[in-house]
Amino acid sequence: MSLQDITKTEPGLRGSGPTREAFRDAMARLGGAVNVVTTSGPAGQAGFTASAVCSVSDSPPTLLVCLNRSASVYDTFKANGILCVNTLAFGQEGIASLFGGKTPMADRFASAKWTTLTTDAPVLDGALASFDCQVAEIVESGTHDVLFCSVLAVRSATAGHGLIYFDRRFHAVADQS
Ligand SMILES: NC(=O)c1ccc[n+]([C@@H]2O[C@H](COP(=O)([O-])OP(=O)(O)OC[C@H]3O[C@@H](n4cnc5c(N)ncnc54)[C@H](O)[C@@H]3O)[C@@H](O)[C@H]2O)c1
Ligand SMILES: Cc1cc2c(cc1C)N(C[C@H](O)[C@H](O)[C@H](O)COP(=O)(O)O)c1[nH]c(=O)[nH]c(=O)c1N2
Repeated sequence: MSLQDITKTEPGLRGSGPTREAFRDAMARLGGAVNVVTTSGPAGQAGFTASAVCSVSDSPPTLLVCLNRSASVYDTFKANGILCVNTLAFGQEGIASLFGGKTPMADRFASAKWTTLTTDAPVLDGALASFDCQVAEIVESGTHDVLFCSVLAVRSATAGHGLIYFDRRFHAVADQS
């Protein structure tokens, strides 16, 4: 197969950019870790699956999470102001699918075991890493809010295979150690 067979180009009209579909098709080529982001507090308990999570700074420890303002969980996250990013391990794809939308919140949380660290946000048993955070700043961009989060506590697993979302499917990343 030549490179021409496996590539497609959609430059878009000047000023308008590619279509939403072309953008998503291209974004589907960016593999990323799969996280279940949770919150708990006066506004209630909620969680959603997120691939749009990124390290921002290690001093002070800061990460960002992009949350669609049309998500059912949006108001709960905004009101509670705290969250935990739980990075999933291979084998936790079922949890990713449950938290990926349309499932009642009680059923999402009933699918796994949870603890807490510093905040009340649920920390997932068996996650590769958990980042317990306070939301420090929110920046609106397009359909999403970018939540800049101060990391108050972390928990890391010492072993376990990684889980990547690539080409609209889950894949294992083997831990060779
Ligand atoms: N950043 C996001 O909000 C985001 C990321 C991944 C998946 N999803 C949602 O999960 C479902 C399945 O996604 P999929 O990857 O199998 O197929 P898809 O064709 O909907 O998305 C392909 C890729 O485009 C990006 N994307 C999708 N929806 C987006 C959005 N609303 N805003 C910004 N980027 C977006 C993501 O990188 C995604 O992996 C869809 O409903 C999708 O909207 C949302
Ligand atoms: C693999 C994968 C990755 C993501 C998502 C889905 C899936 C399957 N979703 C969508 C998000 O999980 C979903 O909209 C929420 O669960 C809210 O759904 P409800 O509005 O409660 O049905 C999502 N949403 C979001 O706002 N930011 C993100 O980074 C992601 N990433």
